[in-house]
Amino acid sequence: MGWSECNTHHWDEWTLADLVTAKAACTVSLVVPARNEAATVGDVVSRVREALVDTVALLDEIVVIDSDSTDDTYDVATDAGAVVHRSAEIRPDLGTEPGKGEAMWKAQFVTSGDVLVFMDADLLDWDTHFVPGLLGPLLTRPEVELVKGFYERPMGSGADAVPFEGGRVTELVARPLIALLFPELGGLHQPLAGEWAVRRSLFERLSVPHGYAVELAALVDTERSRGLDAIAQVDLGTRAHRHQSLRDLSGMATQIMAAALARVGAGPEVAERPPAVGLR
Ligand SMILES: O=c1ccn([C@@H]2O[C@H](COP(=O)(O)OP(=O)(O)O[C@H]3O[C@H](CO)[C@@H](O)[C@H](O)[C@H]3O)[C@@H](O)[C@H]2O)c(=O)[nH]1
Ligand SMILES: O=C(O)[C@H](O)COP(=O)(O)O
Repeated sequence: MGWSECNTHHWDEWTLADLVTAKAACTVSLVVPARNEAATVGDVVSRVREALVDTVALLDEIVVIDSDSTDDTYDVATDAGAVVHRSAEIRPDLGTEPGKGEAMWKAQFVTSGDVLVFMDADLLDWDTHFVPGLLGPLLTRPEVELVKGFYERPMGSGADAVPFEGGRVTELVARPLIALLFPELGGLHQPLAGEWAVRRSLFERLSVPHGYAVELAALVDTERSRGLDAIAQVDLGTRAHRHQSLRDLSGMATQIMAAALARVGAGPEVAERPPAVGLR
């Protein structure tokens, strides 16, 4: 059997009770990077807290990393029950950079979980099963070190949603780059998914681009250092988020292309955070 058959799961393969038992002494941190997400971060935090901290003890902490927000993200996330840190204030001795990857990298210094689950703060159509779904392979298969979510991605949400039209950077940039430069990763359905989970012992050994290339870089570097079978993917159903403008996505695409080219020894030098393992 190929990688896909062995490493593609569906979120309902495990019950919450199965996962709480499998978790045993392992600790899990949910990390939500958020930049100006006051409209949605409260819903993300409060629903996950009610389902997976208060009702069932699957998560040990919910940590929002406020990534230079200029709105009420910090207060909304705090009121919803998260521990909130401003990215720029974490380890000031290490300086600060703008970007999502920076927020995720800094999270390593303010969380304690053996496993980190990342989830975007701008989710509109989603459910709390995303978290146990991502944990399933990590808690039940010791050889798995990184789990990507995948889903059907509509363009828009609710009644206006157009099925299967979301993921413009995924389809026009990430997937072509993977096909050309990293074909071994071609079985991953959503390589840019912001919903993914990773063992700390792996994440702390990865270089992390400051911005939006964090996901693609993590996949490429994990495959190279641990092998493809350290990666699994889980079908989480459907997910809708706040769409960025095409012009803003151009910046994301540039960052992803630069990190991909750097990994094959081409293109300009890309500034990245070094592995955190030596810095803790
Ligand atoms: O400087 C930033 C920018 C974004 N975010 C947060 O990161 C998450 C995702 O950002 P978003 O701008 O919504 O990205 P998407 O358009 O959703 O991009 C997709 O593709 C990106 C590239 O792989 C991934 O990083 C995203 O998680 C994935 O959802 C959200 O919670 C943001 O608030 C930060 O914390 N800091
Ligand atoms: O993941 C992506 O490709 C980008 O976040 C863009 O997604 P969208 O086209 O659904 O806005």
